[in-house]
Amino acid sequence: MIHLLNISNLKKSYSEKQVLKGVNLNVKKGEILGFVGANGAGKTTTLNIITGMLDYESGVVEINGLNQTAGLDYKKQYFFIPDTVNVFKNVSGLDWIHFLMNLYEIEENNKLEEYVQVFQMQESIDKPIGTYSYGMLHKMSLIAAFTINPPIIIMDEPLNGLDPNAVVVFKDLIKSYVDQGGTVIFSTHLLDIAEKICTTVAILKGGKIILHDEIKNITGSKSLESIFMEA
Ligand SMILES: Nc1ncnc2c1ncn2[C@@H]1O[C@H](COP(=O)(O)OP(=O)(O)OP(=O)(O)O)[C@@H](O)[C@H]1O
Repeated sequence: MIHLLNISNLKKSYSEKQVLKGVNLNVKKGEILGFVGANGAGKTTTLNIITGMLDYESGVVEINGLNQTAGLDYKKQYFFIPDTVNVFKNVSGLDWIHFLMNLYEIEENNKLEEYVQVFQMQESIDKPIGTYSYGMLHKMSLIAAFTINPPIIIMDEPLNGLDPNAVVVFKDLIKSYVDQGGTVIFSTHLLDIAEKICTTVAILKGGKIILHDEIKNITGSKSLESIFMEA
């Protein structure tokens, strides 16, 4: 079976320290994967490698059968929301989203306006990005991600900074995005929320994926938090 995201034997070191020691992770179309692990386990490192922000020593990283040598064709397979959204401060959120839509060759569509409203960004989306709070930057990125509607949305700690209303919107939009053929991978420490949103979970420990399965198979009568603590 062809997986949407295929990571095989991925290795990465910073100076002398090997952080990823042969990560294997295959994500199927339609998964909402919660990527979890202790502080410093290497989640951000893995996501930054998948999204071409960071080099790696060896291994295979493919989305839809393409690797990073495919350039823009690879880039168009995903939308990445990093933990810290660092973008040009002197344009409005709306201009930034339009810029991204152009890059992904997405026609203007009424989804953009709909998502601006559900994330309650009507008042701010025309304001310069430099005036946004941390949570507003994440909301802007989520609006862009769902409007662009790529094969996979990859997010590093997307729940950080979101207010309770935005978390509910996030959950609903992820479900409908996946119902329409999308796939999601996101890292989080908020296991109670992950348990409610995700269909699968992968635990990174000791530089490897030690568990990747459907939430319902691994939790049973236990919470994801207790499974994580046992791992
Ligand atoms: N640029 C860097 N140079 C050296 N070491 C780094 C660098 N970036 C990360 N590391 C180290 O690599 C390890 C993995 O870091 P990473 O940020 O990927 O972990 P994480 O699982 O995302 O952690 P957290 O949950 O705390 O965000 C850590 O030990 C970290 O100190």
